[in-house]
Amino acid sequence: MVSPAIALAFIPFLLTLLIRYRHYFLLFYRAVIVRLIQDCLTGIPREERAFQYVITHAIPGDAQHILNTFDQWCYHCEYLSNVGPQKGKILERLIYETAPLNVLELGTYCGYATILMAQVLPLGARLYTVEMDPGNAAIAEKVIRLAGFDEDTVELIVGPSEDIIPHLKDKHGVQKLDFVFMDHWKRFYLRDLQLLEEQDLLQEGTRILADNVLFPGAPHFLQYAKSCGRYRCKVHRTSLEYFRAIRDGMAELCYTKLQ
Ligand SMILES: C[S@@+](CC[C@H](N)C(=O)[O-])C[C@H]1O[C@@H](n2cnc3c(N)ncnc32)[C@H](O)[C@@H]1O
Ligand SMILES: [Mg+2]
Repeated sequence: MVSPAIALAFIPFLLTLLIRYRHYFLLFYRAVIVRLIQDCLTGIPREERAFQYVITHAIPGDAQHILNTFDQWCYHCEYLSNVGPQKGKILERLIYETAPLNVLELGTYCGYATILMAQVLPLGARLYTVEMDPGNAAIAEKVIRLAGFDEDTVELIVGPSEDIIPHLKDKHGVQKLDFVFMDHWKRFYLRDLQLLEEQDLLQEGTRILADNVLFPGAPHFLQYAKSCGRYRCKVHRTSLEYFRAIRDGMAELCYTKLQ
């Protein structure tokens, strides 16, 4: 039995913890607790709830309006791990500046970043987006088509990246990639970057933008990118999607054979 004196001594310690990490507790509450409660109450998965909101509030064919509607839901209802509006601007600007013709996204989720990229792609470009969760992929497919992008512009590939990347050339006709957006589980970033290298899918100047390299973080990926000599690497410091108080970053890599 813990004595009341010891229990009392812990209160300031717990309070300090709560105050210092309040943003992370809030994230946990919004992303996990609220989700569990709403899942039980509605019997509908969170991503489907978000889609139902989008389909009833967004203007079909207007990608920017669909993105704004997702953002509204994420700020006012529940949390989704979309790239979000702030980091979305970095992604959008890079796509705009590099005008890539062959783009790969790893981790489609609900299709938020997919339509964000698709709306600034140059004419004739093709975006391949890979999602391993069939439920998320079904929602993304509806979101992508709702935004007005056809299968010639955006191809959604369902399956784990480790199975898909080795067959991008033979099954999907991809020769080289100009731009890769990595936003799947962080522990796969390094493995999949090396898979892209092995499969000879990268070329001089290919840009790779990797999300969440500071939170939750991808330290091995960052270390490799900075030290292997094949990439020029910079980290855009920003904040976590829909949580300004939590620091995060996006790593921008530029592949070069010359270094
Ligand atoms: C953070 S979400 C992606 C968000 C999305 N890029 C956006 O900004 O709208 C991560 C997604 O990656 C998917 N995923 C995780 N590991 C994967 C893998 N190895 N292959 C394909 N998809 C994966 C998850 O199922 C999840 O839907
Ligand atoms: Mg992300």
